Amino acid sequence: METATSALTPSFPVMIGNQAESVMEDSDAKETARNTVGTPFVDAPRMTCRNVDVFYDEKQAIRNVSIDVDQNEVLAMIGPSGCGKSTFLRCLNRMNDTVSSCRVTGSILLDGTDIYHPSVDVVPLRAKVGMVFQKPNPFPKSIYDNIAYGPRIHGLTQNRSELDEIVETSLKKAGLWKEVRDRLNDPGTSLSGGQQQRLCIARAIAISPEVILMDEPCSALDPIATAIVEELIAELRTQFSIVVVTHAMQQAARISQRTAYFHLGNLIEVGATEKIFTNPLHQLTEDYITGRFG
Ligand SMILES: Nc1ncnc2c1ncn2[C@@H]1O[C@H](COP(=O)(O)OP(=O)(O)OP(=O)(O)O)[C@@H](O)[C@H]1O
Repeated sequence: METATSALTPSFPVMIGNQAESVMEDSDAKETARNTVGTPFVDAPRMTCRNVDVFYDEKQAIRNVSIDVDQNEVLAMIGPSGCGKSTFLRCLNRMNDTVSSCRVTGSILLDGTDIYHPSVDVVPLRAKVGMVFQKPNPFPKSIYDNIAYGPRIHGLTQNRSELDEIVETSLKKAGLWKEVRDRLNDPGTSLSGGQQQRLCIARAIAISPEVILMDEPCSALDPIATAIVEELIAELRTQFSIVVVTHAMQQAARISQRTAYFHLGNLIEVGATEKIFTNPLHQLTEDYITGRFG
């Protein structure tokens, strides 16, 4: 599929880290990922992760994980604390580059492009694969400028009216426009926690992402704000792929189409969310969702 990601790098996949060989055939990757049960792979993936290992110095946090991110899906990642969910999520837009002890090997492609290729500029990559964090983190700027900042630095607009349009459209998509249209010059930090999180989602949307990563996006919100953000995530799926880490299994059940269960750095099972929560294949998944541990 021809997308703006072709601007990231030449469109040939290569292995990352110390693995010098060219990318392995998909069938080989599936074979080596045989320990994951269920349906980690899809027909027309937006992101393709194969044999991903992550180390913090000598300590291995992710072990040979292979999984696809589908188009227009919410993929939930669940598992006990410390199992590596956030570490894996952060590989998907190279946020782990900011951790000096962190080393990633394997292959991660966005629309067929290796995001770890040395020629990839992480700034446009992180626009294509946006991120929303646990705690809302608006810039210390006005509501308008929180949204306008990304389009300005990425040169997405020619003039003020185009910028105004992106700000309005992004806030509408994030379900925030009606609440803020009369106070666009107020600081982003003057909004409630739930509104701030929707502002951060609008900020990610404004730079035309393809995938949005969310790391426990509702854990700092009250139940009403959580419900609004969950509804928003469900709507956003029609335009984006969303990968969400959550501790709340009921949230995963409410908002996702597929769920991935991690345990001690291993990807144990991936499947349709309903199946994972009603009839999982793996004993470890069952033990977790029935509350036997975790
Ligand atoms: N910056 C870091 N330096 C060293 N080790 C780290 C770092 N970040 C995470 N780890 C370790 O990697 C492992 C996976 O951590 P990670 O935060 O990815 O798990 P998680 O499943 O997201 O946990 P939680 O649900 O508690 O947020 C843990 O053992 C953790 O201690």
